[in-house]
Amino acid sequence: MVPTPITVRVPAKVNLHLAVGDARPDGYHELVTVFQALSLTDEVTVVPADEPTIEVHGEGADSVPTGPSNLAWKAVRLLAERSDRDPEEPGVALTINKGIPVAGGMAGGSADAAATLLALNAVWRLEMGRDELGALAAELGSDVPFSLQGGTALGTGRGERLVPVLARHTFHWVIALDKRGLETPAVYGELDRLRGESGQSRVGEVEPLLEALASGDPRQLALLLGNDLQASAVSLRPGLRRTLRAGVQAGALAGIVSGSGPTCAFLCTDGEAAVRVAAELSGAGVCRTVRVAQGPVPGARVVSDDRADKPTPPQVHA
Ligand SMILES: C[C@@](CO)(OP(=O)(O)O)[C@H](O)COP(=O)(O)OP(=O)(O)OC[C@H]1O[C@@H](n2ccc(N)nc2=O)[C@H](O)[C@@H]1O
Ligand SMILES: Nc1ncnc2c1ncn2[C@@H]1O[C@H](COP(=O)(O)OP(=O)(O)O)[C@@H](O)[C@H]1O
Repeated sequence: MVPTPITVRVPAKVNLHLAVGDARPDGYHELVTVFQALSLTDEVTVVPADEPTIEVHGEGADSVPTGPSNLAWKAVRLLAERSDRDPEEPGVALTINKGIPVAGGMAGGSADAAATLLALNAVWRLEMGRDELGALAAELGSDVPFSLQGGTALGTGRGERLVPVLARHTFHWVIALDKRGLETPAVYGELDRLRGESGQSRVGEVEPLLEALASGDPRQLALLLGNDLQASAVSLRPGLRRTLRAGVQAGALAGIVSGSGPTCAFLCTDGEAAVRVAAELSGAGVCRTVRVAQGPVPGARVVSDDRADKPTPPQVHA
């Protein structure tokens, strides 16, 4: 019998609010963050195979490791161990199709790890619930549980403790991709350095942003977007200041660095405004590529049966 492949689609995220506390003894920072899942997606296909392999295609595939350091492969090993299989001979092959920018602050690696857990749960018929998979996800990385859950959520701890948040209506975003990525630990390290030097200002309380999400008014939300890592991402990549300015000049309500960057996310009034902003921003020559996206969207989900109706995200090339 030909083995049946399982394909999982999984979204990127943007942090609408990212308050970073001080570094903890374990090296992580205590966070209060609001994640939103966006319609930029990766797809991970898992198929039973004698030879364990991993293939990566699509957006930035060249800079994604295809060995044991791939976060999706770490997910295979972890789930193999926990289900009494040999992590060296897990008997599966992975194919990752990247639509999420690599090292862009949009949790692409985390997304692939979350997708792999969900796909393997089906391939190996483990019947683990979302809570059990969520606990494994947290072992793989701080952002992995959110990639599994999707929607809009308040994250605390390292970002792995999640509570869903009410977000009325769909928000429309323009995403500006940079030429090269930024490494998350370097951006946290730069924040510690800047705070030691000059005591960087911190984003305020999260409650007003939660109210804006519940109201569904993008103008209200735009005033409240905030990211403590933005200053350090801009310090490491000064050109981002120009990108952020250009998005607002192009008509976005507000722009923000996505997580640890360097991707910038611009909130727009509606879908038509987003297409206009994307076109103008792509002509401004401040970034590599521009995408239009919406949020919130669901977290990782099996799509083996509905590939035919996969939406093609609008793309504008700079
Ligand atoms: C900044 C954020 C915002 O959502 O995402 P990205 O923008 O990178 O996608 C996250 O905090 C990234 O989460 P994730 O990429 O899963 O990080 P992990 O693998 O758990 O940790 C990588 C490294 O980031 C730093 N780290 C991460 C999370 C945290 N709360 N404090 C930290 O200091 C640590 O240096 C850690 O060694
Ligand atoms: N499946 C994967 N997809 C993307 N990057 C991966 C993956 N596995 C490991 N990586 C590595 O993880 C690093 C962070 O990438 P990514 O998760 O896309 O960005 P970020 O942490 O900024 O959200 C990159 O340096 C990349 O080489």
